[in-house]
Amino acid sequence: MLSNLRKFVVSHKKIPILHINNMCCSKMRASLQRLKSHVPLGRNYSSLPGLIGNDIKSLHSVINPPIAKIRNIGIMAHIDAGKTTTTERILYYSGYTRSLGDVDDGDTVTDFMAQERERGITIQSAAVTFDWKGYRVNLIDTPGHVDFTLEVERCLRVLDGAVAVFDASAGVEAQTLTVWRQADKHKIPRICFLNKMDKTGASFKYAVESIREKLKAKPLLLQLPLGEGKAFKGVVDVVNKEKLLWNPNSDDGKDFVRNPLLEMSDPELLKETTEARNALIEQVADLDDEFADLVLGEFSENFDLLPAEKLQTAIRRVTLAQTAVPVLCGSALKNKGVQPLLDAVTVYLPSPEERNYEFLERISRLLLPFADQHIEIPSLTAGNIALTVGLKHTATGDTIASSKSSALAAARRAETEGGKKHRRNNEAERLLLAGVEIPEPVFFCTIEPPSVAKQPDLDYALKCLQREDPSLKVKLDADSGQTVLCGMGELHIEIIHDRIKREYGLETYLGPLQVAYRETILNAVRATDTLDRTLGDKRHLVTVELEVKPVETASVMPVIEYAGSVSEDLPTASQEAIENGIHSACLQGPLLGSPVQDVAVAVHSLVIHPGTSTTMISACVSRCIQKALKKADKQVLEPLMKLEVTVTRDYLSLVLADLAQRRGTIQEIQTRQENKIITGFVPLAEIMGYSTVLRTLTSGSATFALELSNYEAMNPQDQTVLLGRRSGLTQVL
Ligand SMILES: Nc1nc2c(ncn2[C@@H]2O[C@H](COP(=O)(O)OP(=O)(O)OP(=O)(O)O)[C@@H](O)[C@H]2O)c(=O)[nH]1
Repeated sequence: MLSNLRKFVVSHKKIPILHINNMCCSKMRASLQRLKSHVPLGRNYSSLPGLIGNDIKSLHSVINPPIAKIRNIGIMAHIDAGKTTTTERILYYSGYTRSLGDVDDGDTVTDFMAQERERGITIQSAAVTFDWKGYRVNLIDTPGHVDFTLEVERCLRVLDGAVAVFDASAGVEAQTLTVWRQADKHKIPRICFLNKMDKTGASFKYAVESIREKLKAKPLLLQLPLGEGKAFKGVVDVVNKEKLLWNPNSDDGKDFVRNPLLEMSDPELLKETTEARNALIEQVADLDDEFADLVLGEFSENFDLLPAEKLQTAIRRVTLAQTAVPVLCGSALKNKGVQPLLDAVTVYLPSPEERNYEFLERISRLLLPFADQHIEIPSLTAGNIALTVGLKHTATGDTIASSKSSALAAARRAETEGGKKHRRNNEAERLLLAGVEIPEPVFFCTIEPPSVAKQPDLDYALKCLQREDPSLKVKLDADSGQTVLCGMGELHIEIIHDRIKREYGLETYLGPLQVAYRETILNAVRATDTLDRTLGDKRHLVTVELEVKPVETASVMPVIEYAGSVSEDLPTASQEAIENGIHSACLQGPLLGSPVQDVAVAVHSLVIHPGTSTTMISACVSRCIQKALKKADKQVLEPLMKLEVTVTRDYLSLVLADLAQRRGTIQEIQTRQENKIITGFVPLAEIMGYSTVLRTLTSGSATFALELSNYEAMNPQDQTVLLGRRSGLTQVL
């Protein structure tokens, strides 16, 4: 039943309400094994926030903070920008941990999966809860690698705010754009944190400019850096005109001083900060009428008299309205700038009641997450994030409602409101949690259990993994009977393989990784077919005439048209049967057995003998389409990847030469500090194993990001080579 409730949420204002979502089950599987132990092993943790022993009274206050004091936030960024390091500092300064974890040492709290610690990257989102200056912060660290985009999206859709972390020497990078767009889609207010200010080449100005230009966002500079690169020693708080300096002898960054900027001691810096503050005030006044009235009325003569709190309140309003983003800076690794970032989270990001989601749910067992540790809790108020266990039929992307009737009521309400088109966006859609957009997998490979007897165990493991991660698709190859894994990238499939071994104890074998191609046709073709079969004493007879033609939709869903004579009096069941036949025929094209895209099907005539089953109608239509597709001029479409390579000048020509050999086309080469940024397009088939190649070519100094751009027609020579190779491979399979 629950899986049917995908789109429904229920709102109820009076009853204490609980916000539960499947997102919270991230890492659930792995964590369940550790559920018994609440005492973290290995790391030195403080007690859980506000918790004195296991006293249930203190627990109650821990789990029921006033809703206005709750912040549900995510940390998002391009790979390696420093999300996990920043999270570690946050946990340390909030008192959640007693020692600083290090990504490079593999002992961070949120990267607790074995693969994450080994590779130093985040794969799954992890939730942690801590307190900061009277606020309860539920924080989720999300992955930066493009293979795990879905993981980011499933978190974003239930978060109230986010911190976007940037590498200050690189500014906006490829994956930053993707996560930024996702946050736009889910209307998440954001704060930007320009991390790595200590790194050689770090540039506050450059990073801010890239936010303005590439993200088309309006940055509000709430801080200025004191020094850059090796000289970075602190920040200036523009709103309060204060200087924050970290004690160079403190090895954990806890020790810092906040002093007002004075004419006597810092004339230049004071002048610069006053100019920045005035610019900030003007910028906010431009975006917020209420603030503009205040500034123009009382403070137009002297902005210095404007109290910091008034400016903060207005900054908060524009942040929540998403008309601008506050920008802060620091160095998580060097322990500078993280405490003010936490202050900004509490001051500028919204509480759950300032967002439009309202939920009601009652569940038998609730757990509060602390990365891979949990404590069981009796209840939860609105706006919190919790885990629940034992849901057998839910998958990532579902919204859980309290009962079928309440979900149906919400659905009815949504439908009614949906009918009134002009109100649709602001009323009905507000009730629904946006669904997770599941990207199309671009790679596939076969997977085999160690023995036939273990196939059910493998099926079970894959079923569980798929519920957690819908971007993983599992198919059965009808010809070979083998199980086929389809995923987002090489790393994605590798991690799934590894998890099956570690979490389900199954040593499986992967076939060679293959690219998911598509097919299309180049000309319109007509075909007719008749199916005449007698089963028992019943005759099934269908004759169909149809035309398959190319259209530009960039979709594997065929456009379906009916001639007037066909659509007249066509029973719904027959229409469904025709459409099932069309869809199933388009799943396997005649060239490679890949999905067919960019086609329209026009049904010109259809004669159905009375008593013919719908299955026979589908079979006849499907066969007729396959006949037409075979007759048409055909074309293989291959996934074309958008590629961004960051490389030092010395290796630029080597990388370009290598890309030319990979059928790559270069779009532009930009200069960013000491680096060159190459952007272009490369067919996915040519870029397998590129991380190893690039590492070898550039002695490990270059980085790259890949993202599916579109499916493109292969040129005739490449297509012939591929078809030749595939026919050989098909026999092997
Ligand atoms: N110089 C410098 N290096 C940093 C800073 N913060 C993080 N790093 C380093 O950058 C690398 C990546 O840091 P992470 O914290 O794992 O980055 P991430 O964004 O969580 O990475 P993914 O989760 O894999 O996307 C590590 O080697 C860190 O030590 C910083 O402020 N300055």
